Amino acid sequence: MCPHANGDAIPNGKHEMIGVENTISNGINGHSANGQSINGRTAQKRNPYAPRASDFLNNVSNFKIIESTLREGEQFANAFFDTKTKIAIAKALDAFGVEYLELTSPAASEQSRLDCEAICRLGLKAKILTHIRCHMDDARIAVETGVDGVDVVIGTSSFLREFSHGKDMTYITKTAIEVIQFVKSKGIEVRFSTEDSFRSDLVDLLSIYQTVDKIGVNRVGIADTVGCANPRQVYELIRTLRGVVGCDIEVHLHNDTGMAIANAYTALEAGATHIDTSVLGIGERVGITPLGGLVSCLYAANPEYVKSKYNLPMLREIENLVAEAVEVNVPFCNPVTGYCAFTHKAGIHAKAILNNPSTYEILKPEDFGLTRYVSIGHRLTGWNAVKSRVEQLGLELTDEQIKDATAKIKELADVRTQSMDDVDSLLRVYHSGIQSGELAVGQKEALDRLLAQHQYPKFGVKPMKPVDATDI
Ligand SMILES: CC(=O)SCCNC(=O)CCNC(=O)[C@H](O)C(C)(C)COP(=O)(O)OP(=O)(O)OC[C@H]1O[C@@H](n2cnc3c(N)ncnc32)[C@H](O)[C@@H]1OP(=O)(O)O
Ligand SMILES: O=C(O)CCC(=O)C(=O)O
Ligand SMILES: [Zn+2]
Repeated sequence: MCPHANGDAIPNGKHEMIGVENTISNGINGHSANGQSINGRTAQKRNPYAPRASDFLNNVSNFKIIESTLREGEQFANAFFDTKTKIAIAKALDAFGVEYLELTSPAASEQSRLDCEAICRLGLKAKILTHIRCHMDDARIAVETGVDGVDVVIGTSSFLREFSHGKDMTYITKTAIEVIQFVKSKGIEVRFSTEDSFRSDLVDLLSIYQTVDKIGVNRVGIADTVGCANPRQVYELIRTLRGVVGCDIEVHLHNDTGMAIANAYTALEAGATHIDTSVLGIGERVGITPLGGLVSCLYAANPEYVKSKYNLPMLREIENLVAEAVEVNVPFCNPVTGYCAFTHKAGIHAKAILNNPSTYEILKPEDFGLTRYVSIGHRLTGWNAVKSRVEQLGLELTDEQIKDATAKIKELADVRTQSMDDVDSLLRVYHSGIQSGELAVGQKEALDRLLAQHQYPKFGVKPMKPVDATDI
């Protein structure tokens, strides 16, 4: 759903409330869904997707990103980042504009500690965090690295209490207090998070968050460690937590069932303030909320806000940097940077896109430093798309002639996809045939003869990339 579908402006995270209660008009308030009067009450036009009273919690246009490629991302099966690569990634993410960088625990290895110190010395605009177990040994090492803050985590689900660290809630709470007070005493930020929050007891969760909030933790974190949560569950938990603590709320969402972006969006709607991401979503198993996907989703909600915070044209370069470092390809269906993210193919789409790109695009490629393409050389093409290519080539053909040439493109494309060079060559042959009088509309044999003379088609390779496309 696009909150701006009705053109409403949403000022910095806080929706203007319309009327007293913007319920979906299903008759509850005496109005039918289309706003007609029922029960003798005055008719009122209602948009069922309009902001509601509860939207005062909404932080969709007021959030910070904690970029964890250099922590969660290092937990991706293929990841090995040497110091140079870590620094390149840190600098690129900083230039993109993320507010925080989260780094691997300095307790993990000697090189991890040295790398953490090196990144702290870069003097980046982004705040540098490191991520540790809820243990004084780790905390003592972390505070010596020069970080701006420490993210502390411990599992609270029965699975992790029994099979990971073996500690009960009393011990966890006592240690959390000790670690938080210690980090705070060093004058840096501290966040406390429960691992596997969605399989933890709600009373345990709220009680420990309330305790750490009272002692002045900067943020609490909710983690969907196993990727089991759905948006409704995320909304309910974050909204409940919002009513219990005064500090900021971070969410860390794994993508095992493909919910990570939707869950992050919903978390912001419920009042979360910080979202964890990694480039391309890399992390344990299938990873977490991807930076690019999250930014696309939030851009769709409020383009101006997202453009003002982040250097969107850098996204492709950052994804390529990380993809190369961990030896994966950027997925073809990746938001924004997937190779066909801005390629339009079917004739109906192509016509509308050529008239107004907003017809089939919610993201503007130019805002991400990219270009849109209209693919022409296939059997789903239409004469409007072909006409735009004819005009780009500077050929003069009537609409009737273009429709005739389009029929030939479709006939050939029924056998195999035509490259842009194929299409251009056909259009040029068609045009010169018309000019010389050797061809008229509907003369299929004459056209075939002319094409054969020009050895058409010249290119036989089916394109894997949108090379059969036209830049518009
Ligand atoms: C869900 C997440 O992604 S959390 C972040 C995961 N990150 C990492 O694991 C960082 C990389 N990890 C490492 O380098 C190592 O695991 C270290 C240095 C942290 C610990 O190594 P080791 O001491 O050899 O222990 P090992 O990894 O085998 O087991 C984890 C230990 O931490 C304890 N532990 C696990 N989670 C926590 C926690 N959140 N808080 C405190 N202790 C914890 C376990 O009980 C276990 O303790 P044990 O030594 O008494 O058995
Ligand atoms: O520290 C956190 O909030 C999250 C830790 C983590 O990576 C997870 O639980 O998946
Ligand atoms: Zn994680």
